[in-house]
Formats: sequence, structure tokens, C-alpha cells
Amino acid sequence: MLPFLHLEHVNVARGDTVVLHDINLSIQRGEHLAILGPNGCGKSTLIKTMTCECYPLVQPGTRVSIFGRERWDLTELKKKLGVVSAELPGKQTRRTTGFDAILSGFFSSSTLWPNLTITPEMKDRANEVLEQIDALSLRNKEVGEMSAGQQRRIMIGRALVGSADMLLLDEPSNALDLSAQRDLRLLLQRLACQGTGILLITHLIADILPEMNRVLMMREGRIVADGPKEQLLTASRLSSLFETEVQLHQRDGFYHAW
Ligand SMILES: Nc1ncnc2c1ncn2[C@@H]1O[C@H](COP(=O)(O)OP(=O)(O)OP(=O)(O)O)[C@@H](O)[C@H]1O
Repeated sequence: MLPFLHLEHVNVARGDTVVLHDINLSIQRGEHLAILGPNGCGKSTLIKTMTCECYPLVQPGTRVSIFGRERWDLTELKKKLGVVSAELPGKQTRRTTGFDAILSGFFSSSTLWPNLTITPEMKDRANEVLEQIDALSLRNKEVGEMSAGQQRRIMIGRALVGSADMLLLDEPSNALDLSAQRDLRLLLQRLACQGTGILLITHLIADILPEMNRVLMMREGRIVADGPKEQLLTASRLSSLFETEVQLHQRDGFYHAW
């Protein structure tokens, strides 16, 4: 597999504080992996480093390579990376229809601004994505009038429309009810099986798909474990990561923690 990401000795600051310390990480294109760790340990900052929203401190030995390149035009990079979080890209997104919100993914914009040129090919692709994510019924509905689960589905479509090589999902099941969580899992599972790489940050262990065979654990800005899910997803590992007693149960390839 070709590399998606290669980080060597990466330190990242937010404000005046260094929040990621000596990160060494390689991820292949098409890989499926989950990142776990307590609140504030640096998971989102790590994703923002991958999307070049946060920059590593310039230090000897530091190396960042994304899709084999050390320098990127941000607009170009955003087309290759589909980022989905629990928040909408901007407040204008709420007044945008499902179809236009998906189209806006071509421009990494929060809505379809009037100056943007939409080609017939883009519309064809957006229709294809609407179908792929089972969201044809949301085509003409404004995002602000959708449920959280429907919004998340459209945001995944928006992330996929530019034929992203990797989906980066930051707590995508936040605020979703049980049925919407299940729908999201099924959608992600389908995408994973179709070959889309998925990197998932989550606090919900049940979000970790059977297709994800690699788990990364973070604490206080460091990667403290990186390896096969079967080895790392254990009650004792999770108890020590979250400093609380965790029980773990496995069923049909999914894990459930409480
Ligand atoms: N915009 C910001 N300005 C300054 N510090 C920030 C900013 N965003 C995050 N931080 C700090 O960076 C550290 C890592 O935060 P980050 O959001 O990456 O953690 P996280 O693991 O994603 O947390 P959570 O699980 O709560 O979402 C935290 O100490 C946080 O307070």
C-alpha cells in the first residue's frame, strides 16, 4: 500500500503550549484505524496536523510527509482528505440543501457560494454520492432542518465527493441516538469494504468497526500504544488508558465498553 502519512519526531503547539510530543507515525492509504485517548490528549490536534491546520514546530529531525509529499497546497490536500467532525463546516451550511452541501465538498466551502463554478460532472458525482450514502431523500432538504444523524450522513457525502483517499472522522457519532449510531456504523462499514481508508477518533468503543484492525492509544500528547486491535483493545489496557475500571465485551466483531 502507498503511504498516506509519515510523521517523524513531530511536536505541535496550540497557543504557547506544546500539546503533541515526539509523534512518530506511519499510516498507509486505505488503512482502517481508530485513535483512542482521554479528553484533551491531542487526538484532534493530530488530525489537524494531518490536514495542515496545525503545524509542527520546526526542529531538527522533524519530518512530515502526506501522500508522499512534504509541501501541499491546502485546497489540493483538502480534496484528498475527507474530514468529518460533529460540527458543521460553517453556519451557512445550515441553509444549504443536502445536494448543495455535498457539492460544496469540491471547494471545501461551507456552502455553495455564487462565484463557484459547478460543472455537470460535479453534479453527476454528487448524485452518485447521494445514492452511495443512501441520502436521496435529503437532496432538497436544508441541512439545518435535518436530524444530527442525517447531517452526519450528508457531511460524509461532502467528504467523499472529491474522491477522497482517506476519511478522517473526529467523534462522528457525537449526539447521535442509538439508531443513527447504527446507521452511521453500517455506512462506514460499507465505505471501508469499498476501499475508502478510515481514520476514526472516538470515545465510543462500539464505533470501532470490525474492519479496523489497528488501534492507536494517546495520552498527554503522546502515542502510548500503536498496534493490532486484538492486542490493544483489552479491558486492562483501556482501564489504564482512561484511569478508570473498564469492562469490555466483544460481539460480532464489535467491542462494547462500560
Ligand atoms: N484552539 C486551541 N488553542 C489552544 N489550545 C488548544 C486549542 N485546541 C485545543 N487546545 C489544547 O490542546 C490540547 C489537545 O486538545 P485536542 O482537542 O487535540 O484533544 P482531544 O484529544 O481531541 O480532546 P477531546 O477528546 O476532548 O476532543 C488540549 O490541552 C487543549 O486544551
